Formats: sequence, C-alpha cells, structure tokens
Amino acid sequence: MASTLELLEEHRIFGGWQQRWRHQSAVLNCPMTFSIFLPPPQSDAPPPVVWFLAGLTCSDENFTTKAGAQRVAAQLGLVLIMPDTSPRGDDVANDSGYDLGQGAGFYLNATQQPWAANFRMFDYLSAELPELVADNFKLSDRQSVMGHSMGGHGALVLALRLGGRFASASAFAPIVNPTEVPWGQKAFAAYLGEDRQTWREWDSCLLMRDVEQRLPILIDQGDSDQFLADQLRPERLEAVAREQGFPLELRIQPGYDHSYFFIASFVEDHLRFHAKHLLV
Ligand SMILES: N[C@@H](CCC(=O)N[C@@H](CSC=O)C(=O)NCC(=O)O)C(=O)O
Repeated sequence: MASTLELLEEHRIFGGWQQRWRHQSAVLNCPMTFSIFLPPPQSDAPPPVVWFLAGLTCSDENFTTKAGAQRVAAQLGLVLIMPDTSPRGDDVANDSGYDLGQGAGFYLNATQQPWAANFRMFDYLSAELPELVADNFKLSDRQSVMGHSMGGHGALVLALRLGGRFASASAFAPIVNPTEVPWGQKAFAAYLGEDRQTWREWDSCLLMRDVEQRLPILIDQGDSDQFLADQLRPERLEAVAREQGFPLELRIQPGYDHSYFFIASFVEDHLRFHAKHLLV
C-alpha cells in the first residue's frame, strides 16, 4: 500500500521552504519523520538532491537546525533531504546506551533479534524513502549523499554499495572502518551477530576494495575531534582510496571538534563540491 505523507512543519527560509513530514514506513514497521529543504526554483528542470545522514543521538532535525546549509543550498538550487537515524517508537527495540538502538541505526539491515524486526535503515534509504520522495516531490535523478560520523559511515556505505546512484559523496568526521573501532564493533555485534564475515559489507574501507564505480569523495576531519583516534581514523580510508584509484580528498581542519560548529564551518564547501558533480 502506498504510504501517505503528513506535513508536520513548514517554514519559509532563504526564498525556499523547510518542511518536516511523517509517514508510515513498511520497511521499518513504524512511523518515521524526515525533513526536506526545497530551494526557490531556478528553472523548469527538477532540482538535484543532496541527502544528509546524521550521527549518533540525532534525528532529522540536527542538521536542519544547526548546520546552516539552507542559504547555500538555496543559491545552488539543491534540495536537501534529512532522514531520521533509526526506526522509532515504544514498540521498537532500544538500548540504554547512546550508541545502540533508537538514534543509532548505523544505516544497515539488522539480522539479529530484537533488532531485525525494525532496524533496516539500508533498505529504507536505498528504496522506500527515495521512492516516497520521488512520488511526492518534483526531483531530479541527479543525487549525492553526505553525512556526519555514524552518518558519514552511512553515506559512504550507501554510495559504495549503490554504484551509480550518487554523483558524489562527502562526509564530516566519518566512522570509516567500523569493523575495527568500538562504536562499530558494539553495533555490528548486536545488529549482525558475532560472525564477522557478515560485517564486511557495511565497512567502507572493505567495500572500497570491491566496487567498480570510483565516485568523487570529500572528507573533512577536525584534528581536535574527541573521537578521532579511537573511532574515526579517516586516514585508513584515504590509504585504501589511494591504492584503489578513488578520487578522495581528506582535509584535516586544525582546531575543529566533532560538533555541528565544525559542520557549519565547512558545509558550504560540501554543497559546492556536490553541485559541481550534480550540475554538469
Ligand atoms: N556521548 C555523546 C555522543 C553523541 C554525539 O556526539 N553525537 C554526535 C554524533 S557522534 C557520531 O555519530 C552528534 O551529532 N550529536 C548531536 C548534536 O547535535 O551535536 C552524547 O551522548 O552526547
């Protein structure tokens, strides 16, 4: 059955519109919200899209309200889509830790109970939500993806697994090698079980060795990020990219931490990077 959309909020901003919508997800088995920025029309052509996947503890609202992305997206004529980071609700499994369960879906398809009943964020973001927005908004097929931290991992995994879907990918402080760091190991053991072979298809450092399409990737990383040494390690993806011939640029930004102050400082560069690849 086709999912219907309920408008929760709408605000005029920089000549465009910021909206928040709710729908019933058949894939996740729960109601979901997403936010969308619609720029002022620049031509009769449907506008290209940049997806933003947020990090641990976030919803669709963190990037919407804290990144300050709409001014440049309006100038460039880019639609921004901000999904939630996990299934939600009283009937959905959860955990007391901030890094597992609701708000921590890790953009994968869980195979283990109790998570498997709802936690299928990869299927939701690769099929259900794109189809829903394509049915309800006038959007171009030219699309790119970006994200932060856990959402940077999600953006990289989506782009690498769905070869040809995205024109470019970018990330702020991404978890690039989740099979080898504590956040990823905790989440993957819970969602995927103890057989580490099954973890491989959700790790950008490992996926990058196996895919055909070498899409352009931009990564920004603050060198004062409290999670850099233990959880993020972007130099590992940079090394694989060099070995595999991916056009990946890793920029180390002095003094910046893991927060949305960091994202807000470089989001314009990311949107211009995507526009360059989307508006060709
Ligand atoms: N212990 C912290 C950890 C949560 C945190 O830092 N979340 C980041 C993303 S971390 C990786 O995915 C975040 O974006 N937080 C939301 C924000 O608006 O800053 C805690 O529980 O606070």
